[in-house]
Amino acid sequence: MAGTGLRFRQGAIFFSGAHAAAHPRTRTPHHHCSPQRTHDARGRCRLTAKSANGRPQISASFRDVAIDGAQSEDGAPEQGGSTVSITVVGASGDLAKKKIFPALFALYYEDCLPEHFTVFGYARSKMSDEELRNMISLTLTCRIDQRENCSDKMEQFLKRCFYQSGQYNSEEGFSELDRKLKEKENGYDCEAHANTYHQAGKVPNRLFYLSIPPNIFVDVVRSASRTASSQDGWTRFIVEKPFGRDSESSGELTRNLKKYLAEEQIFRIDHYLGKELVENLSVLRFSNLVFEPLWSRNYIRNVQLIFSEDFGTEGRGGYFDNYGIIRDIMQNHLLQILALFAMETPVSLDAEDIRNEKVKVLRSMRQLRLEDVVVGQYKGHSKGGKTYPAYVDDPTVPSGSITPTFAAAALFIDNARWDGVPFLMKAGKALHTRRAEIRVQFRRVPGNLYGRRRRSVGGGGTTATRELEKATNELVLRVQPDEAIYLKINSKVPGLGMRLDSSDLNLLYSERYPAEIPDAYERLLLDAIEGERRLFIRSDELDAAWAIFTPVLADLEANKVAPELYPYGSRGPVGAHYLAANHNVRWGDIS
Ligand SMILES: NC(=O)C1=CN([C@@H]2O[C@H](COP(=O)(O)OP(=O)(O)OC[C@H]3O[C@@H](n4cnc5c(N)ncnc54)[C@H](OP(=O)(O)O)[C@@H]3O)[C@@H](O)[C@H]2O)C=CC1
Ligand SMILES: O=C1O[C@H](COP(=O)(O)O)[C@@H](O)[C@H](O)[C@H]1O
Repeated sequence: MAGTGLRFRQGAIFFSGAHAAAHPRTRTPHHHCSPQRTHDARGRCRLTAKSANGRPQISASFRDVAIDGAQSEDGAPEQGGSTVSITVVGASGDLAKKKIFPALFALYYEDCLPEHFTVFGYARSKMSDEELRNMISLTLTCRIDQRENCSDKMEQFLKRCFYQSGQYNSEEGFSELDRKLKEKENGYDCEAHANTYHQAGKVPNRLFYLSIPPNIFVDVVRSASRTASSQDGWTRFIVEKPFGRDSESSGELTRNLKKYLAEEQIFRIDHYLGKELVENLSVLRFSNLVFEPLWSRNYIRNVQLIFSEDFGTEGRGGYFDNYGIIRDIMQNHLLQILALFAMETPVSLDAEDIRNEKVKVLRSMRQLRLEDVVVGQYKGHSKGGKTYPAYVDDPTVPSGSITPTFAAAALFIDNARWDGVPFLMKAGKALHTRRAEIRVQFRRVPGNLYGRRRRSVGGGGTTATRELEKATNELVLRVQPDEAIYLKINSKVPGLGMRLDSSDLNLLYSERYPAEIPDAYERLLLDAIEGERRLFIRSDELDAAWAIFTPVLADLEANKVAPELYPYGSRGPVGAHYLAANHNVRWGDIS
């Protein structure tokens, strides 16, 4: 296949833990050309080896699983009658190439897609099927630990990819897509067996991924739902952010989408919810007795949600300038993490139970005030003979733009658990590092036994203990890069003296789980295919999220608040430190 380059990436395949094993799922029946695919207790796919009697055995790759002892289902290949077509609308775009097609291939490679699946690209650009395949092939990668048959798998996958060009508001375009989808749904060339399956009678299911600018979401939904919906199966739409610019526009978007779709058909994606560490947040809280009793204002002094990127808007300035960092990162990614962090224990792990708890937290939050926000924008900078551009140097950004590329904010949850605890957020582009993390700073130890001035054997002890007086325990969940959960504790330095040291109890994923961590888009695409809504945003959650940020966004714009400039590659504006200090907090990523 032209352009099919083999590339490998670091990492591992799906694994399942107690949380996953316990999670009840509604599943779409799957078929597969190969009879060697089963599902774990959560419905996740995995490869199995066949035993002598032809029944699948648990695969070696699954050995880490199931601390609760959950075993696989019987494993006989599932029978059922459905096909799934996944149409990526905006297939020529950045996100489609960078994330969506590679995630679909990874799912295919892992045997996670239903047997009878087809992938379509739809966009205005003129392209043949072959050209789409060539384009996609440039960004497909294989897992580093599973390179066998990778190029074969790529070829098989690409043969299942097709393209339809059309306008986004054109019913003709989507009717033509519908015609081609039916063709594939009614007769399927199963590459694995070089065989033709006739699928008449199979239920056709359709998933549309709207990977397009938000101003055309409704056009696409109108045209596609009218002319390319499945007649007998389900039709679902994954909608990319941004979901509006404020409460009003978000409400309008939801109302318009709901003219054509039921809420159950709308999958509002926030890819941070698909990240491994964010998934693990609830497991950490609700399946470890040691944490949950501490999870309140009684023990937690503040919580910090930090996002930074070491690159600027580079090519996305046109989109970004209309939104800014608060809408791009805080109102969705960081707020979603906050909601999962702070919610009460859900009744069950069902999507509605979890989302109900998230909504309650969001609705308990205070509206953000202007005095609790600091905004910044990166400026040009030269270092080591290299010049880094200012945000306003981006040709797609209007000159004189005051759109923030950095923001810090102090948020509060007015409920019994979190009363008075500052939740600090910080997000910025063109900073010194790429990182996303949650930092939980605990209260100081009462009584201060080791902080008292005392004679120490071996010397030096007094100074060290005074330093530690300031330190508190800190729990850090590093979402990316180098996923890790670590707890900063005070411990005694070995020796005859009594010197204390702050050190880490560290769960570094790359050491504990050497296999590659799936990309967030893989998890979310699979969930959408399976009808699992837990990691997608419900409309009342969205309303509650916008209610927190809309007033301050309006104030920033009405008052034309000038952002504090910070050099590209720096740690951001100093204003962020003053904001934290106002709330008696020190940023954990700085100290
Ligand atoms: N890129 C990213 O990293 C991320 C993107 N997103 C969101 O995903 C969606 C897609 O993002 P991305 O791929 O970057 O977007 P692009 O700007 O690359 O647009 C996707 C496709 O939409 C079509 N298009 C672009 N502009 C217009 C326009 N003004 N009118 C009509 N069609 C247009 C183009 O296809 P053609 O001309 O062929 O029709 C283009 O290839 C957006 O909603 C974005 O906010 C979310 C998270 C991250
Ligand atoms: O949604 C977005 O996320 C990306 C960052 O995603 P990550 O998974 O690479 O951390 C950000 O660059 C982009 O501006 C924003 O729209």
